[in-house]
Amino acid sequence: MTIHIENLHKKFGKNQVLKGVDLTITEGHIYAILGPNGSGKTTLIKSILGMVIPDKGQISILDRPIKKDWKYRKHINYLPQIANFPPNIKVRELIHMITDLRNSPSAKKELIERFGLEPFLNKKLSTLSGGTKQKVNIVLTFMFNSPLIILDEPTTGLDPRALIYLKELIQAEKAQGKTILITSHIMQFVQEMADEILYLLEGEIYFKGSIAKLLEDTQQKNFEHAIAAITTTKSHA
Ligand SMILES: Nc1ncnc2c1ncn2[C@@H]1O[C@H](COP(=O)(O)OP(=O)(O)OP(=O)(O)O)[C@@H](O)[C@H]1O
Repeated sequence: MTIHIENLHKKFGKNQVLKGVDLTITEGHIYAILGPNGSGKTTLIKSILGMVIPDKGQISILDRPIKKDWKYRKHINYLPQIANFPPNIKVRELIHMITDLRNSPSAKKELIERFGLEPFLNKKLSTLSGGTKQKVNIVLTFMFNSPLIILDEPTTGLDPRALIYLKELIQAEKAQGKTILITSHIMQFVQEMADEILYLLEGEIYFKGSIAKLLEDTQQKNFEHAIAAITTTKSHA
């Protein structure tokens, strides 16, 4: 699913967060949206989702502007950074509820097994550990088949085994030609997963390109150092 973003602006009060983001996202690739805390990564993602309304600029998905047309949203699977689950319902009830709402086939059984969630199905969400809540969040995101997958800090709280499963899931989706956007502060994860780095700085895309290009541009020996050094090299968007 191709996304075109043109001259996107967004401010909250006096805080001008996005100052003219131009971006094309093509299908079959994994993009990592990086940038310092508060640089606008979540704001950009939420603009694509229609959860934040931009002040200026345009977003088109499959060549259609998303303004006033919310139907495109059923083609997106979104993993929020902080899942606000209703505390008093059980894991099983939540999964059923979401399956009913989406009314499309789901791979919930395999995912529940994969992430070892069977023992938690009858527990209330408020009683789960942070990592277990994140596993539920992941099941809810990946159980439907959508061409665009947006993951905001997907690794938060996961143990090593769950992290491996998550990486396998993401690669399997990519192999099916899906478009995947990820934000993460875990550079090793980004390095393993991303085809393309999008680095947001001061409201604009400051760098767009492969990890190899980033290493070349910054003349650093590894990815983590390259990201840390990115702001001292000139813009390459
Ligand atoms: N609904 C809102 N109302 C007011 N300010 C907001 C709102 N949402 C975001 N902001 C502000 O916009 C800026 C960018 O926030 P955003 O969450 O997009 O950053 P981020 O790059 O995702 O940060 P992080 O790496 O910390 O997750 C921050 O200064 C934040 O306080």
